[in-house]
Amino acid sequence: MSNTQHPQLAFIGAGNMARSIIGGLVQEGYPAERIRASDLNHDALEQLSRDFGIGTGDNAAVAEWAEVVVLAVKPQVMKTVTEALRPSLAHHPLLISIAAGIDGASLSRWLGEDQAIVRCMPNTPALVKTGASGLHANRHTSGAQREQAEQIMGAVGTVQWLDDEPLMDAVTAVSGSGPAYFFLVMEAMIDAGVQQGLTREAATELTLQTALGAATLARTSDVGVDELRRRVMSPGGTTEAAIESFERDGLRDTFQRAMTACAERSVSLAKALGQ
Ligand SMILES: NC(=O)C1=CN([C@@H]2O[C@H](COP(=O)(O)OP(=O)(O)OC[C@H]3O[C@@H](n4cnc5c(N)ncnc54)[C@H](OP(=O)(O)O)[C@@H]3O)[C@@H](O)[C@H]2O)C=CC1
Ligand SMILES: O=C(O)[C@@H]1CCC=N1
Repeated sequence: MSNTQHPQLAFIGAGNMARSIIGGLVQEGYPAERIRASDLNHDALEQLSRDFGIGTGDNAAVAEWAEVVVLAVKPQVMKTVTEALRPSLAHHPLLISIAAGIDGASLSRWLGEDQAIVRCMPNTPALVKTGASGLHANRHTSGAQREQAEQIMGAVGTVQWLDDEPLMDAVTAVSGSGPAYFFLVMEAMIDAGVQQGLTREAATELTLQTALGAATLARTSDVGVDELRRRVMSPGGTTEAAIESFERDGLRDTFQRAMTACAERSVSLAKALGQ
C-alpha cells in the first residue's frame, strides 16, 4: 500500500551504515512494518529485525516489495549485487546508493539506463538522528522521488543536494568519513588525559562531554568556529600553549593530507572496480 510520507523501504545489505539509518528512522517514527532488509549474514539480519521490528527477506524479495531501495553493500560487491537485482526492479522503485565512490553512470549500466538513482553519502550519526548526507540525483529521478530521498535521509539528519556529482568524493572526505576523525581525536585526548594522571573513566567522561559541548555550541552559536576557538584562548594562557603546539606540528596540513587521501581513495575505489 502506497504512503507518500513513508514509502515501502528496502535495504540491500544490512551492515553498519544500514543499521544506523534504520535505527534513526524507526526512532523518528518511520513505521517498522514499512522497512525490510536483506543481508547474507543471516544472524546479523535477524538481530537487526529483533532490534527495530523491521521485516526481512532475500535481496530479490525485498526489492520487489519496495518503493524505495537503498543499496547498502560494500562498493566491492555493488556490481554483482545490482546486476543480480535488475529483474526485481521492473516496477521502477527509486534506488538510493550509499556506496562510496561508485558513480551514477556505473550504477545506471548495472541497474538499467532509465532507473531513477540517487547517490547518497550518509554517516553513522544517523543512528542518533544527527547524521549529515550529501545527495545527487540522476536525470531520471522525478521531483517526487527527490522529495522521497530527502524525507528519508532528512529524518535522520541534515541533507545537502549536490548538482555536481564528483563533489560526492569531497562529501565523503568531510562527513561520510568525518565521524571517524572526531572519534580518533577523542581517543587521543582520552589517552593524553590518562597519561597526565586522570583515570580512563574520568578522561573519557570529560572528553566526550567536551566534544558534545563544543559541537552543540558551534551548532547554536551565531559566530563561526574560528571565533569560538579564540574565545577559549586567553592571551598568554593555557589554550594558546596547546593551539600553538598543534599549529607548529602542522595539524591543518595533516587534515588537508588526510582528507585528500580519503577523496582520492573514493576515486580510486571506483577505478579499481573497472567503472
Ligand atoms: N560505515 C560508514 O560509516 C559508511 C558507509 N557507507 C557505505 O555504505 C556501504 C555499506 O558500508 P558498511 O555498512 O560500513 O558495510 P558493512 O560491511 O557493515 O555492511 C554491508 C553488509 O552487506 C552484506 N552483504 C555482502 N554481500 C551481500 C549480498 N550479495 N547481498 C546482501 N548483502 C550483502 C555484508 O555481509 P558480510 O559481512 O557477510 O559480507 C554486510 O553485512 C558501503 O558501500 C560504504 O561505502 C557510506 C557512508 C558511511
Ligand atoms: O570507509 C569507508 O569506505 C566508508 C565510506 C564513508 C565512511 N565509511
